[in-house]
Amino acid sequence: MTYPNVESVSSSSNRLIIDELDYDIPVIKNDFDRMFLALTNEQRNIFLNIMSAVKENKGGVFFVYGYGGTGKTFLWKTISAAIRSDGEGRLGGLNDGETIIDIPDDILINDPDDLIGSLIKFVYPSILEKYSSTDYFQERAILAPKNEVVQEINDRLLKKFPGDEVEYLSSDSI
Ligand SMILES: Nc1ncnc2c1ncn2[C@@H]1O[C@H](COP(=O)(O)OP(=O)(O)OP(=O)(O)O)[C@@H](O)[C@H]1O
Repeated sequence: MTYPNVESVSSSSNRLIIDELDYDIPVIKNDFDRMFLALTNEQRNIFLNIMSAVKENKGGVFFVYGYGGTGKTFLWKTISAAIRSDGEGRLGGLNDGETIIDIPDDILINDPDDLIGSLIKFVYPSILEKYSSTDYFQERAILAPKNEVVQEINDRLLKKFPGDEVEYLSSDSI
């Protein structure tokens, strides 16, 4: 799903968006308390599962299904009220377009001068010992957004192999 353009949302004069963001937290908190107490055991279990993914910032895709009138919308309204009454503005509030994301050290490239070299070293360690192992190459890959980057990675990786480079041509039909 595409993300909305943050600027157009935050500076929006769109009444629907303004109404949507202008909710009364105490009222929603009351709605939440009432709905939460009314949840059936099944609804409550689903609610707790989804909310733990939200609170722990894990995210996820949940497919809630059931016959008509079994309470899916009610569950959704309870989840929505829980998030909106949370009060920390983590969801549903305006976004200034900036956020801080912690990237774990073990997947962070620390050498800003040679990004591709560092990436190759990280993904293909000890290549001189492993270059004849098919498993080694089946288990790893570097994804690149542009063909020219693919080309550069290929060239640099191939230079690491011992021996001369040989080009094999193939043909679909003769
Ligand atoms: N735990 C509950 N306590 C009280 N009322 C409930 C509860 N769950 C659902 N309801 C009520 O039951 C009715 C049907 O529920 P709801 O609209 O959520 O079902 P639905 O599964 O979304 O239905 P449909 O698939 O037809 O859209 C609604 O009036 C809703 O308020």
